[in-house]
Amino acid sequence: MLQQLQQKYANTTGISFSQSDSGLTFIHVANDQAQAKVCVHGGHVCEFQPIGEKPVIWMSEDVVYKEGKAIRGGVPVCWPWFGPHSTDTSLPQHGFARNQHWTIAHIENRANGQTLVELILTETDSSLAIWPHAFELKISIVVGIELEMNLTSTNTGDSPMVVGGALHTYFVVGDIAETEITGLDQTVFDDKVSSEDQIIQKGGVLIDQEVDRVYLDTDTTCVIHDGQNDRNIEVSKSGSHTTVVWNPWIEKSQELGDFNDNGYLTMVCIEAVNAGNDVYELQPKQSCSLIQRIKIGN
Ligand SMILES: O=P(O)(O)OC[C@H]1O[C@H](O)[C@H](O)[C@@H](O)[C@@H]1O
Repeated sequence: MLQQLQQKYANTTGISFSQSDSGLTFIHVANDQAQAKVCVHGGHVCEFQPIGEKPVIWMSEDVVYKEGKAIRGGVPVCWPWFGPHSTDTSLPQHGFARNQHWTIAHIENRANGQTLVELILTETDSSLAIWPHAFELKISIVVGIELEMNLTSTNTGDSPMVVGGALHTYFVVGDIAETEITGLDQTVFDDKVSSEDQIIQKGGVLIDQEVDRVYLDTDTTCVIHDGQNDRNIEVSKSGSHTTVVWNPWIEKSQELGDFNDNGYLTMVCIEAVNAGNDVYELQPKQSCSLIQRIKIGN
């Protein structure tokens, strides 16, 4: 498998491949603007680092790369639903796409110096058993000064299907105590920690306890002000009117087996989400796109 990929892309500059001990395949991208690492399992961006910058994407020190298991860190693709399934909680949290093998559809160096990596997932016997729809899910990952991830869902079946999900990005920060997230002032959110709904955000988001908030009716750009690293990370999106901010804090970090105990001190998730009423009903042959863009700001 690895050898075949290496041969196929031998002439594509800056592309190489590796495998985890458990056999998952990684695509490594290195161009003049940035470097990135993508895991084929889950269609999952694991690393993104513009040249001259520190890493932007957080990955758990206790990550487990294993077939059928979601990767803790990076950018999990939650699909076709976000969080628990709305009617059947025995179904996997955040859908099934992050637990499946995807295929490499296309890798290309663009004239402007960016690299495009496209991965595809289609229905399988196991997906049909829990979600009875034929589909094509494509993630187009553009690696440049900015990282763009475009998740396109297409209904390839003959009945309507409802699509939700998320680009559930884990960001690195120097010290959570010196971090503020702006862009959500005056936005209404549901608080999944206290179970209180319809709270209005006042000012920036500071994290000094477990935070799991679903911000509603918002498509604004969020900025992570990382005081320790003296940098801002800009997170913009389209195709989503729901933004989730998550940090598991002390106890939950300890509970999650693949999350290093002190990991909560150096990460925050800003997630471009389709959930609740903010989902798509796709008719046969229809598509929708969820896009998140990430760059180091001023
Ligand atoms: O542990 P996972 O299934 O990857 O979910 C991690 C987190 O994802 C989102 O941020 C949800 O809002 C949280 O409630 C959940 O804990």
